[in-house]
Amino acid sequence: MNKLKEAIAYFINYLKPYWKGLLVAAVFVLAGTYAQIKAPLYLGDAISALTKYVTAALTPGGHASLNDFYQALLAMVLFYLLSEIGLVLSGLVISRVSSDSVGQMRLGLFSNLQKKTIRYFDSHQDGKILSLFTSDLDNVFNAMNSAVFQIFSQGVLFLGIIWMMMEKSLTMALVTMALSPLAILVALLIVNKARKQIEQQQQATGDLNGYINEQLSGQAVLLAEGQQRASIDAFAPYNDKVRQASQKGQFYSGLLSPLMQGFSLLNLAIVIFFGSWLVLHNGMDKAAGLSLIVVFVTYSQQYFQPISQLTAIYNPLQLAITGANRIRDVEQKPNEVNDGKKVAGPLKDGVVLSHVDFAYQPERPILKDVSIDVKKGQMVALVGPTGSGKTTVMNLLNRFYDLTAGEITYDGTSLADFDLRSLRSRVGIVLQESVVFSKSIRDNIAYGKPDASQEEVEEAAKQANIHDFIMTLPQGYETMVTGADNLFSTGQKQLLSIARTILTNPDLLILDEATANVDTVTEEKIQRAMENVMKDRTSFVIAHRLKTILSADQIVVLKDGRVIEKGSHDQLIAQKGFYAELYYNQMVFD
Ligand SMILES: Nc1ncnc2c1ncn2[C@@H]1O[C@H](COP(=O)(O)OP(=O)(O)OP(=O)(O)O)[C@@H](O)[C@H]1O
Repeated sequence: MNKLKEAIAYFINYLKPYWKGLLVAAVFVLAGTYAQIKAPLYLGDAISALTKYVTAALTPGGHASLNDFYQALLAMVLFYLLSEIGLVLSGLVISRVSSDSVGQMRLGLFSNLQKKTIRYFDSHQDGKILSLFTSDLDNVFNAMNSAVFQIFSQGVLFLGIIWMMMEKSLTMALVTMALSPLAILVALLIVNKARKQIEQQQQATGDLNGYINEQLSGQAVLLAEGQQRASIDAFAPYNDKVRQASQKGQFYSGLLSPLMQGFSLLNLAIVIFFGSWLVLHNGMDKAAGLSLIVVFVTYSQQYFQPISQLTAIYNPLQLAITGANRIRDVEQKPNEVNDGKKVAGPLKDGVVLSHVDFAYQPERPILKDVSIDVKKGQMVALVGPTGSGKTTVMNLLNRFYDLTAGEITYDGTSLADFDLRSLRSRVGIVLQESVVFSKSIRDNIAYGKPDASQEEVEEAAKQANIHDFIMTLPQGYETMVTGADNLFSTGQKQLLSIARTILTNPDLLILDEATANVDTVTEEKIQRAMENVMKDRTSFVIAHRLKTILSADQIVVLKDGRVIEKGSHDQLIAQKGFYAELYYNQMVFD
């Protein structure tokens, strides 16, 4: 119930700005429905007029005229026309309101995601986040566009028909409605069955997507190991589950309409039977009796339409509520806290980590009592076995996460006291897995400084040793980088990323050396690019190369989240400890 309330609150929030459109739609719906339930009365009048005409025509000396008949028939056609116009117009307004408000929801969701902490992205897979924008928002749109409209129009129609029938004849109204409790019960049972199948289908589709995703991302290994046949064989059960669930779902959903049709026909017979009985036994005037039967025949058919429509929208509505709750859940997850007010200026003294403890999950401490003191202009090389916490130290320097204990200071001020934007503008990061965006090479380099001049961009590219490569491309800096073509190798992506960092001129540099897939020529280029970017800067480098480590002012050796050794290369070799062992075994440099 809480989920329903939250979903409603979410919808209301986004529909509020469109209240005028909704009001117009409501007026059209009311007018259209009024015309729709009024029209059968004119049909009744027409039948009555026709009966009177026939009786008069058969009576010798009777005065017969078809005027009343024509008038009633014309009124009926006009009212049906009005009802169609009202419903079409309201449908148009509603679809405009829903696409506009879903557009706002999409924007709101994207803006919300931009405010989330890194922790949020750690614990939510990309595919799941993406499905918020695709299937969840689609479900919300479908519900707003059709379900909300249906609830309103069919609800009004349902109540309107009941009201009209009661006005016309209470007994006949009760006869017409007699079957409805049974029809509603059957419809709800079927809808419930279909819902369970839809849920199973969604679950099975999620598993299938997960399998496809894994197989495609591991395509190279799959081909290398000759596992195509096995991969196709393992696909079959996932596919089967989706097929079975969707077949059953379709079976139940498909039952609803013919069953309601059946109820409606049965009702028709009941109405005609009781109508005739009532007319014959009450000694009703022939014309009035015939008119009554025709009116109720029409109402009895109209009456089942909202029942089947309203039950059929139950499932899309459920999907939309689930979708809205998932989207709302993003809003409720914590945003990055930016309560620091200080503006970070150019680095004067240095950066100090003192007694830092940190855990991604409370029960699993990662960094324990880490202390590192870096003076302005120094280079620290972080070395250590895989999983020892090197990247984690880098993450904390940029305040991607808050510490569990201890403090990191920038010129003596705790990182938590700085305004995040101002702090991050002083810090430059080059990741091992460099990111390129679907933009031109120029815009990729100028990502952190969009107003940079072409000369500045080229100068940064030159320092990063990537300018010559860019110039070999026919469109040079204007070449578009798209995810699909592998324009850059891993090493070249890192050079591009170094150029991007050079351009922002950071005070503190965080660098994760690329190790994978780098040929010796590119490695040499990266080495020189790193030297250029580190010159006169304070830097933390996760170092894998001998050259970087040897030229470091300080080497910090991490093991299991603790600093176990600290000092210059010579000092650490002299200590004959872990580093010396690593060094002699050449493990650091592979
Ligand atoms: N986002 C995260 N959420 C939870 N645990 C994490 C996260 N990132 C890293 N860890 C865990 O923290 C530990 C240290 O990881 P970290 O990436 O800092 O090591 P590393 O020394 O950089 O390793 P490598 O040399 O392999 O890159 C690992 O056990 C890892 O599983």
